[in-house]
Amino acid sequence: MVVLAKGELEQIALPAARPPPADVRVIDLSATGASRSAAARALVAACEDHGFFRVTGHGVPPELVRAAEAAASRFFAMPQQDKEAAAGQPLGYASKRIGSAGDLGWIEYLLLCLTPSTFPSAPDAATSVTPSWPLRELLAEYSAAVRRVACDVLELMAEGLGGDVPADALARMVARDDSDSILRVNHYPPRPEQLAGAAPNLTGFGEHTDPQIISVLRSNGAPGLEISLRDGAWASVPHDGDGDSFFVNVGDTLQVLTNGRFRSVKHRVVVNSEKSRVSMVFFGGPPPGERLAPLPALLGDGGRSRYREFTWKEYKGSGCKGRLADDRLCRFEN
Ligand SMILES: O=C(O)CCC(=O)C(=O)O
Ligand SMILES: [Fe+2]
Repeated sequence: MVVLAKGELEQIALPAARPPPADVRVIDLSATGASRSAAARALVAACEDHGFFRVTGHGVPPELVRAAEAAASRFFAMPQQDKEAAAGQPLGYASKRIGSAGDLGWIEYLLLCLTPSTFPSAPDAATSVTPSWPLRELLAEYSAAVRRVACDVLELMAEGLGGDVPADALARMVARDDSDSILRVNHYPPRPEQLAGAAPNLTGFGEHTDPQIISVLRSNGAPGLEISLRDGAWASVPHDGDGDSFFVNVGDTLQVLTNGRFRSVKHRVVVNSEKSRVSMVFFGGPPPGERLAPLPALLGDGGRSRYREFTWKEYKGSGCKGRLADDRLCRFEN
């Protein structure tokens, strides 16, 4: 449940315009031979162009996805006090507040850290507060499957980038045991009927880019996700035809690793539906101590790096106090 205090509705109300649909490229991860090379090229083009695409042929069993989604929906349907029992900062349940700098949205969500050191193997070893164990186990299984998708995408990307980029240059950062990976499960309740006149569109999740390398998103098909195109116009993400694909975002770190060639896509969620939206987003980040800088093979003839080297820990720390819409990367530009 999302309860707004006095004055908060004004902060999340948006103008009524509905943007046109985005032209989202579809990449088949199961392609082989010449089709795989074509998929790798299309993948690179999608990352340069929108920083956003859809993947099919990913091999994640639809039953696992549906079970995770159903369990997440059951969690959000629980009484508020039971959900609050899983509250925790920065991980756990929260509603309406995103980050610590005052961003509000018509949203409640669960954040789970997937790194083994903070994701213990038995409930009594739980260091945090996050939800009851069967849900956590199911989401961990789901995340493991989606992490493999993230790595497959990053391998295909390295292929598409060409000869001098080592095959594992990108995927290895997300595949490592100590990679800083997070699962975020978002629930956007339907817009209340009584707000239809005063606030037909509400900010669900305000505009932002994802800081990690790659985000792999699955939703229950309720509308609301929008991406910002190169010219700054918003476009809505159409439903994924078969209902079984994942959407993928380029994150800030991948923009850095490719020296700005790939685009960390600005996106947001707008709520104006009678249907509630549930999305599960896997964020594949590097290990905390990983030194991040453009891959040498991508520096081009001039050899000039657009970014100074930094660690993931440093980047994460620098962003966590800011507003959602802040440009976090500009502080690391050369
Ligand atoms: O719910 C969505 O579709 C997108 C959420 C999102 O952008 C995020 O969790 O970072
Ligand atoms: Fe996001």
